[in-house]
Amino acid sequence: MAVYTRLGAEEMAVIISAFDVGTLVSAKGIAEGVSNSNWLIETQDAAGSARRFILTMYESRTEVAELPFFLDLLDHLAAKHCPVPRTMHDSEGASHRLHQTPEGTKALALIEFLPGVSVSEPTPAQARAVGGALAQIHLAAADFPASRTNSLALADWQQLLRDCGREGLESIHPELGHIVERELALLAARWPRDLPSGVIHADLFPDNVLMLGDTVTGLIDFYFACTDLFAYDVAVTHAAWCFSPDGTRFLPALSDALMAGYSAVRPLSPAEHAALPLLARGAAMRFLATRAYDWLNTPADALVTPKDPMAFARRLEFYADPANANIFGEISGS
Ligand SMILES: Nc1ncnc2c1ncn2[C@@H]1O[C@H](COP(=O)(O)OP(=O)(O)OP(=O)(O)O)[C@@H](O)[C@H]1O
Ligand SMILES: N[C@@H](CCO)C(=O)O
Repeated sequence: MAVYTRLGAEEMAVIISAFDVGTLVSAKGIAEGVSNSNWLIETQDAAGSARRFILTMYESRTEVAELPFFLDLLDHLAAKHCPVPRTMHDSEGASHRLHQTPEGTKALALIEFLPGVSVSEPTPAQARAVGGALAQIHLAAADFPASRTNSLALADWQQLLRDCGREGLESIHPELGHIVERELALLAARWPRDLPSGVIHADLFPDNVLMLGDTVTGLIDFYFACTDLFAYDVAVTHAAWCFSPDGTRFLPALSDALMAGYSAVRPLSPAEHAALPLLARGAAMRFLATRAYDWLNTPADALVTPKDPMAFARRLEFYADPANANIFGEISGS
């Protein structure tokens, strides 16, 4: 369920008329997604051609002041032929608009619709393509002028997990308090600071990638994008793609393919490569932290079901096991 705000047909037509995209033909609420309200919009332009867009209304989790970073980034990457949707600007040139709703003023944006589906059982060829697309955005954003601090970095995981409390973590799993304490101490002591950095996606899970066959047609949901280590983004994507969803099975063929796809476009330096095992522990901790917090703080009658934190605790234990130190393969850059 992801339509939190009701918009009537007349109201929707007025919203769409602010953009130079033709007249509204249909607006269908999209079930996927948890943070914002999304609709698939169809219009007809002056020449009679059908056009499709995604209308996003930003709910409480997205800061309006940060929208220019996210939306300008989409335009920058799209202009460099990355598979990301462009933002449709309104007739005054703005990338987002404010709209009055019964719950207060909310921001909205109209984004290009891209074809494709999110795969649930990726193949190595698909993982390879995703690795390549990730490297492509890392390179293409090099001259993007804006930057954004990562709002979910190590200090934020520490705070979220402190808020969960040891008892809270142990109510999820008896071992979790111990695992978190051990790993947070290690990550704080060893987190690298001097690796290449730039704009990263930071949440490139399969549900944020649209594909047709083995081709990436869309990277979406850039609302965690920020300025951080490129290799950390590789580690996030690795944690998201290279395990069974519950984290019980590592999928080596996907791992090899993802790494090969990335390295073919942007070879990792030896220092980045050497840091991957630790960065992967950090990536697993990032999603463990947000999931554990949501698990303990989502009301039972909420519209969304919290995601399982243990799926990332299992990945964390996998990455922390010295027997798995070589899963990132040979150094392929210099
Ligand atoms: N540009 C696009 N082209 C086609 N479909 C899209 C596009 N953007 C979003 N979608 C569809 O809308 C769904 C929800 O989008 P998205 O994942 O951005 O939602 P969200 O609620 O903002 O994010 P999240 O669930 O990660 O918090 C996606 O799963 C996808 O099906
Ligand atoms: N992709 C995240 C949710 C958004 O940060 C997760 O699976 O926990």
